[in-house]
Amino acid sequence: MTEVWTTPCSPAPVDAVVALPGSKSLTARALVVAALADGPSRLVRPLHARDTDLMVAALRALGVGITADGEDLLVVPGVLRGPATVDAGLAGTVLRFLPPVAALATGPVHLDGDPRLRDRPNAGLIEGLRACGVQVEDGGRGRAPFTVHGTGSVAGGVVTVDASESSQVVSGLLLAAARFERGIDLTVAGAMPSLPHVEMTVATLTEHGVAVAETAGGWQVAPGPIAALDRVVEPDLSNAAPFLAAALVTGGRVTVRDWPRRTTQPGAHLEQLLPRMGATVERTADGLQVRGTGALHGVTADLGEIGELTPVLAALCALADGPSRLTGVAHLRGHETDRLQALDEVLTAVGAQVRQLPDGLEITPGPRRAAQLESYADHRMVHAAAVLGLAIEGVRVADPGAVAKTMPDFTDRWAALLTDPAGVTR
Ligand SMILES: O=C(O)C1=C[C@@H](OP(=O)(O)O)[C@@H](O)[C@H](O)C1
Ligand SMILES: C=C(OP(=O)(O)O)C(=O)O
Repeated sequence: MTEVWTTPCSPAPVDAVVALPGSKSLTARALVVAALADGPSRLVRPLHARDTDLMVAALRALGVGITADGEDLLVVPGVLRGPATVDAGLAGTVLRFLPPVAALATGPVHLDGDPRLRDRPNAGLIEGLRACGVQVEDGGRGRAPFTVHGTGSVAGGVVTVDASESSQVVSGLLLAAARFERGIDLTVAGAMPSLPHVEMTVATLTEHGVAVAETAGGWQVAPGPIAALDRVVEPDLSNAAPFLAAALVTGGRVTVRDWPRRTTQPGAHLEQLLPRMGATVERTADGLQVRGTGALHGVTADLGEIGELTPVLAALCALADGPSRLTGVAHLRGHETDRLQALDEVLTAVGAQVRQLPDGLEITPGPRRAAQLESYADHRMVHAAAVLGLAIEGVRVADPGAVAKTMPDFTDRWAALLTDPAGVTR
């Protein structure tokens, strides 16, 4: 039977300090680079959720030693080997970061995942791997399932990729490139979304001693060893979005603990975006504090660099005092679900008027009404529904378990936000 979550409605302002689990994107990168390094690495406070569990399982299947030490993960590189089968679930990070690692293995590696994974675009990565000299069998689909025929080495060199559908194509190739014979001299064709995520990749590699340089058209990675590194993973600032949004919706106050002073995470943009919607934002000794002022304004914003924040921001727009226009996010049609279509359906169901643009949404708030919404197997659609439910009594979500992708205990944390401010801990 389908589980249905009735999201809690908050008549009172929330007031909470929230500690959030580690970043999905940073954990995925740390695992991959540690797996290719010259010795063992420790990850402190990594994310433990479906996407990162799948990455751990995939790397183990290739011969990497990964063990838990309490909450930490210890990564011990080994000889990468096939044959192996990888379940990427619905994780874009596994879909795009694992194949370049598989290309370094000695044998075929077959990758598949959830039914929706087979719809997620991946021609850019597959063509990029082929340009690096790797044989990939994909039946001409440019998507999963496919088999990477690893031979133990990858030529690399001068490569042009189409990253218009996902920045992860670029990140995936860069992450493994120091282990390619010639490294990589990567030119990005077409407009690439999510630039901060590539900057995160470059920063991760640099921290591991890899020589990465930005060029006129992309990035170069020199061939060479990858230094092992122990690191503390930052909290996930994209998953902070619904919690911070709760302050705006209820006119309350939410602090996210351990907010990094400097970061490549796209969630950092919330510090500038939320004030445009009516919040006040302040860095306190605890972290980043967002206060609702009672006002919630619509916004016109290009979200091309921070696409994964769109569902929660769109939910805020539906509760605002005026219309919004969110653009730059055509690539969201290839995310966990077609997020522009899903947001259109969800926001319309609760009373907003929505117009889909080729690359975004126009949202005009309307008389609010209760509705049962779908999760679309998308963690961020559940977050968006939770934000709507704070202001609209009777919002329900079918299959809220989609949150397992990056925050398995999201619904408990959300309940604690309203009832037990001190209890919302890591
Ligand atoms: O590299 C990463 O960790 C990510 C890059 C972005 O992908 P796209 O460029 O496909 O949007 C982002 O949306 C995704 O959630 C995580
Ligand atoms: C797009 C997302 O995930 P993925 O890494 O699967 O692409 C996301 O988390 O918003």
